[in-house]
Amino acid sequence: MWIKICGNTNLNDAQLAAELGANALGFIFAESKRQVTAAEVARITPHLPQHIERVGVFDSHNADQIAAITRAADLTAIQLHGGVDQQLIHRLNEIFEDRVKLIQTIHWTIESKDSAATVASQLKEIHRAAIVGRVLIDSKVGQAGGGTGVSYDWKAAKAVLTENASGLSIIVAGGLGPDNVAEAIHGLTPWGVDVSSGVEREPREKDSAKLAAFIKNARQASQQNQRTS
Ligand SMILES: O=C(O)c1ccccc1NCC(=O)[C@H](O)[C@H](O)COP(=O)(O)O
Repeated sequence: MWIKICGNTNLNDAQLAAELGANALGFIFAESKRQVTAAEVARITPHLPQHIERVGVFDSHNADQIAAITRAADLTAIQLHGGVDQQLIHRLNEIFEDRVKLIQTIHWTIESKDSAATVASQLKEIHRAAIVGRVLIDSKVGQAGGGTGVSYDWKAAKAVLTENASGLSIIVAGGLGPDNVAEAIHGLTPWGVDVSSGVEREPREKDSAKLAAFIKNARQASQQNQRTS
């Protein structure tokens, strides 16, 4: 189980998440109360273990801006959070080849009745174009496309994933926390999980007890899935 702790803004939280066994740390360059600058992240990344993925989250930057931030902050992965844009993905693949991993976010809009169909059609598009291997499904609430603390309908999502996610590494995000991450892993059998607000004391500050419980519960649930598969 790949576990990403997102919305990191300081070295202490990032190091703690790494020590507790996270696989990836997210840094948000999109508009957010957790937004960071490349200079801030560049002061954090040299102190992290080499094996941990350092993911930049972007929603409106162009390829050159993303590339400049990725280099300056020494990121190892880019999460595209602003909709599926094949041209942008091609350009980033040209720039980085295989040196930086790409994650495409698809949004499940909470207020929309069409979310299941929209997510299914975007998964099909990504699968057909074979442009990215990792897809993160996050909640959208009103204009907020991340850090919402709101979960989508996992039962409906399971049906969509069973039909459309073959060959893709699916990451579940949106409203996860220590108390429901096991349910999400049992229900959706994702490749990875991702959390931002659910392990915070307040925006920009992680809660060490919630972080530890989230990672422990996710690992346990994943092991239970493996034993029963
Ligand atoms: O977390 C944010 O503040 C955020 C804001 C704008 C775009 C993306 C953002 N986060 C991206 C992520 O990958 C989060 O982990 C994801 O949105 C989950 O958030 P939460 O529901 O708070 O766990």
